[in-house]
Amino acid sequence: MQLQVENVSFSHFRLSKRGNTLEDHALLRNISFGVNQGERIAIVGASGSGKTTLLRLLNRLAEPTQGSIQFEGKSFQEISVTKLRQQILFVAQEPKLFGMTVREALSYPLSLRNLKDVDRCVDECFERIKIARDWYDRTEQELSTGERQWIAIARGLICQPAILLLDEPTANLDANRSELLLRILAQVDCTVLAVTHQFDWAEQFSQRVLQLERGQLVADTNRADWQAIRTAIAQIEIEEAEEWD
Ligand SMILES: Nc1ncnc2c1ncn2[C@@H]1O[C@H](COP(=O)(O)OP(=O)(O)OP(=O)(O)O)[C@@H](O)[C@H]1O
Repeated sequence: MQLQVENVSFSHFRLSKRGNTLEDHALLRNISFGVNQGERIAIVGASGSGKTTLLRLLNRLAEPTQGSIQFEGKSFQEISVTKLRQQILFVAQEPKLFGMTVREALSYPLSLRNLKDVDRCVDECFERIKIARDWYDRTEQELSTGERQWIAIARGLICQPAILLLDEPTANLDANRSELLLRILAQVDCTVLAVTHQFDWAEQFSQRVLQLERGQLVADTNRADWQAIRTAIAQIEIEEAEEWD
């Protein structure tokens, strides 16, 4: 297994309703699954079910309160955070370019790795990911949310990690880019785990689906069971909407 998640739970403390004690609030409970190299996995579930929290644990942006995670047979604790994040790369839902231009944002991670041919790699990436020339010198403020998301995905891909974690990668993309992303992901060597609410996209992207419900992994299935998963999530969303009414 390339990645092994074993009995992982994550909780945080919050004030009780009375405000006089701290109580343990579980966001993920006893999650276990393994990932083989090259797999394409969709992570689905209703809002607040813990999908982003799970990706954050896989990138060590948070630490499990129980259980363990291993990458290529080594416990996360044995790998430096910097090295781990070069191998397992997280593309956030609301990416930041930290004041860099598009070209700088793509060049920077490559320069950190002392790559010699950074300019050529970036040009190839622009070509492959179809980034228009007039974007090169734009900063975050000069990009729309969808354009920013596209650059963040490009930055993830250019780094060629072993595992790419995508948090709702198509949330702000137009149909053409969502489609192009599918084609690009079908060609890359790395393992990809993508959180998504877009079932049609997920169905084309993934071979396997993990479904979270209120912090628990309730299904780990292949694509054949998609219809059951769609129906289950639709039902949860109806129940939650009724709770709000
Ligand atoms: N650091 C934190 N402190 C407190 N609560 C948190 C923290 N991170 C997440 N949560 C809560 O944990 C729950 C799960 O959040 P998470 O973002 O993982 O859900 P999600 O499934 O990705 O949701 P969505 O589909 O809406 O993005 C939510 O109720 C959220 O408010």
